[in-house]
Amino acid sequence: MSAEVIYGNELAQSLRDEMKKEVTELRNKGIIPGLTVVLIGDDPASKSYVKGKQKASDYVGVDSELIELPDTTTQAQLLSLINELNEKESVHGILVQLPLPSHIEEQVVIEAISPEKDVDGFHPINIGRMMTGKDTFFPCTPYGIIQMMKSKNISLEGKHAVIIGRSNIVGKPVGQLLLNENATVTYCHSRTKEMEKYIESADILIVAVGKANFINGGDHIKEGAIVIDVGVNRIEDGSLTGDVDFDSAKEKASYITPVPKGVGPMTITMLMHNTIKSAKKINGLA
Ligand SMILES: Nc1nc(=O)c2c([nH]1)NC[C@@H]1CN(c3ccc(C(=O)N[C@@H](CCC(=O)O)C(=O)O)cc3)C=[N+]21
Repeated sequence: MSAEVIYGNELAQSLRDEMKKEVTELRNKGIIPGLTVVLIGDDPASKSYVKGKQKASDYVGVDSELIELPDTTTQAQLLSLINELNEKESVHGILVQLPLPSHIEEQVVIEAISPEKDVDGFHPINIGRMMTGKDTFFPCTPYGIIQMMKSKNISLEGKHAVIIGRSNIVGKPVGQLLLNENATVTYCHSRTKEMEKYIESADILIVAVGKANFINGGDHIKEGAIVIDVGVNRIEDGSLTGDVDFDSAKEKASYITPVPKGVGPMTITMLMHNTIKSAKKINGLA
């Protein structure tokens, strides 16, 4: 088999076109969706992601403000900035780019953001809402992954979804969303024994490990599986590569996502979705 490639950039483009229309209508009603991105330090990867967010905001018509702070910023300074943004009426979404410098506690910062402006979907209130099957801000990468499969009319019900990686921002929440879609979910991680046994039984394989070529040779991928590559690994030559060796996995899978042009552009698109949703909600429209 040779898999059909799910291009996240193409789906992202068509969704952004729809959002652009919606934002035009909102603006005609005097509602201007506003996103503030806070970037601490000058990590080049973070800068590049943030640029992608600015570009998407400009395209769909979200007012986006970038606040860049030095890596000497204290936790107290960041918390006081978040408080201001929580109160600021023109701001519907607040995103603090992760990772943060080691002297700042990520979880404290995440919990300081108003759940009603938490467009990343990282606040425990929103995670709890997601876990109990409520509509809320879903974390952007997991939500984008679900949208990619839905765009191909892939049924998730009863499928065995195997997730490799258990981060709070990807692995754990994507499992939760898949469970909400009636998939059977298995989490694998660095302490899992005989991981290949789980991989072999996966109808949907989601790889969010952060290691280039973590899945190599396509050996244990089930024939016809759906392979979602969440890796964003910058390799020596400066190019971006996923966690999955694409060419070999493509021979086994029925659908596969590439890196770049896969999950990444969808992550940013779901951030736009959440920001627009927040603007509507705050203005009593949703
Ligand atoms: N609070 C917070 N929220 C995040 O959503 C968040 C974060 N922190 N920290 C870092 C990760 C990573 N992330 C990506 C977003 C887009 C691409 C993306 O668009 N990638 C393009 C290529 C970009 C390039 O070439 O540099 C692609 O895959 O085609 C990648 C990675 C969001 N993150």
